[in-house]
Amino acid sequence: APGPREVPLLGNLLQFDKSKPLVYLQHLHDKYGGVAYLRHGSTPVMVVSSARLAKQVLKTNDNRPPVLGQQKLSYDGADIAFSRYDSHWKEMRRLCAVHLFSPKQLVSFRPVREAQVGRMMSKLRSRVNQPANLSDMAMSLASNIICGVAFGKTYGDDEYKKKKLDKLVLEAQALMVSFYFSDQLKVLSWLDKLSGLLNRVDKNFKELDSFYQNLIDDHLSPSCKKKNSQDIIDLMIELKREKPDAITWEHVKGLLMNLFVAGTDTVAAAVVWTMTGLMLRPDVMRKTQEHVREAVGWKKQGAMIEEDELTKLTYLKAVVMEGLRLYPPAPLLYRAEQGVGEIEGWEVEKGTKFIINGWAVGRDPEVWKDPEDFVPERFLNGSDREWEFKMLPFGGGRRGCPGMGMGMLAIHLALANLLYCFDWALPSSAPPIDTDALPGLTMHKKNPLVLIPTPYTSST
Ligand code: HEM
Repeated sequence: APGPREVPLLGNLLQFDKSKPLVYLQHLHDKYGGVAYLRHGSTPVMVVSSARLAKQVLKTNDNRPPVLGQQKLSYDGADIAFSRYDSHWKEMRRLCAVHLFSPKQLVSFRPVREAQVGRMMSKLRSRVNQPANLSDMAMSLASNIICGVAFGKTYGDDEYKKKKLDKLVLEAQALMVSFYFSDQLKVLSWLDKLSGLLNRVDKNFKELDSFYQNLIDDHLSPSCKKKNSQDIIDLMIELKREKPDAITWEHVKGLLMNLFVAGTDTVAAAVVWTMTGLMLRPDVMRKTQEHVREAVGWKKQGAMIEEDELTKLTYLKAVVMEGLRLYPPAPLLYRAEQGVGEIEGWEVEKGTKFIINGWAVGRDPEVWKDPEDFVPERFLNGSDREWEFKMLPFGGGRRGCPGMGMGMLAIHLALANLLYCFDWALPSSAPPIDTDALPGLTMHKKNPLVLIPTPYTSST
């Protein structure tokens, strides 16, 4: 298949600029089209950037390629996200679909989401007309929601334990997408030791493991107060009692890791990118705010939009979809070859790793008219299913994101309230808003989004 020339032993490794993966992948897309072929050490890699081919790969390959950092931090794939495609993954995924991400559970976590969005809004109200760092606030919101849902506890933003947890999760994410010589060429594994990378993985793993273990111990302790609602650890403990052979503590801890790693900063990034998209298009911002304010009607000072009002906000839903199309929080998807023949007539070599560029898929000109423009109207007619595989913010196929419902509710509730209660402006001294991104498992806006909120009153 077409692709850049490789050097012996290392393949194309040296061409890959890890600090700007999307720029490099975009370059491959421009030069080679929907599919480009590379080699990372001895591993064949296929980079897929068109909607049509992405669908083909996602429908036929459900395995994840092994990455040393991911294996270690997921208790050797005892989780869902980094597990191989096997009977364990199928069982965990099924259990989660039935017990953790079911519509009933989603509703049961509503008070957590409303309380945390309420907290963010009070914070903003206490400091109106001053610059607010929305990137920090969205991160804190998302991480408090996951803490509430996963173990029924929220921390103050400045609490030592919370800061430590956030730091450990960020470090874990960086280690999960780090480059390991061991994954490419076994004989070079000593380089990972020498660079200190293996030590960092070990240290991060031990600290996170003891954090999860303490949470579990707290939940098991007889002094643990009976609460009215169950959090995810309660649910997992109950499941473990019912099926002691099928569920181990490593499974429980692996799942907790997934919630933090997959469910926290993706939600934060989606809120920040959508606000960024709206700030870049003041006309769409105005339309969205008018729509939300009209649909919800007047509320007394300090009252929030609640979750059952979200169904009225059809235009906001289209805005969120458009934000996710242009700025997918996790733009790159990974799959490993599963013995399925060919792509575009090119034979897929055994052991091939697929990198699917969701960012490019959401901009595929074969699917999207004026793909670079922020036009929510394109989502106003048509069902959600229609967009399946045409944009990939939640991945696709059997390995697609199981937390989509939970994530979408949090994003909609946060944005509805931010857009209803305040008008937003750039601080006068600030440079224009840009869309530069940071590399990583989740694509964050590089420069924090700092905006000034002015309270909306019905006369403005
Ligand atoms: C806006 C929010 C979110 C976005 C954009 C997002 C995106 C993604 C993406 C792109 C994947 C990879 C899918 C694939 O490879 O096809 C994924 C997987 C996953 N996500 Fe999410 N996610 C979000 C929220 C959440 C939440 C809130 C949770 C849990 C509470 C969650 C849990 C997971 C898990 C467990 C996986 C692994 C699935 C598997 O490998 O079988 N995600 N997510």
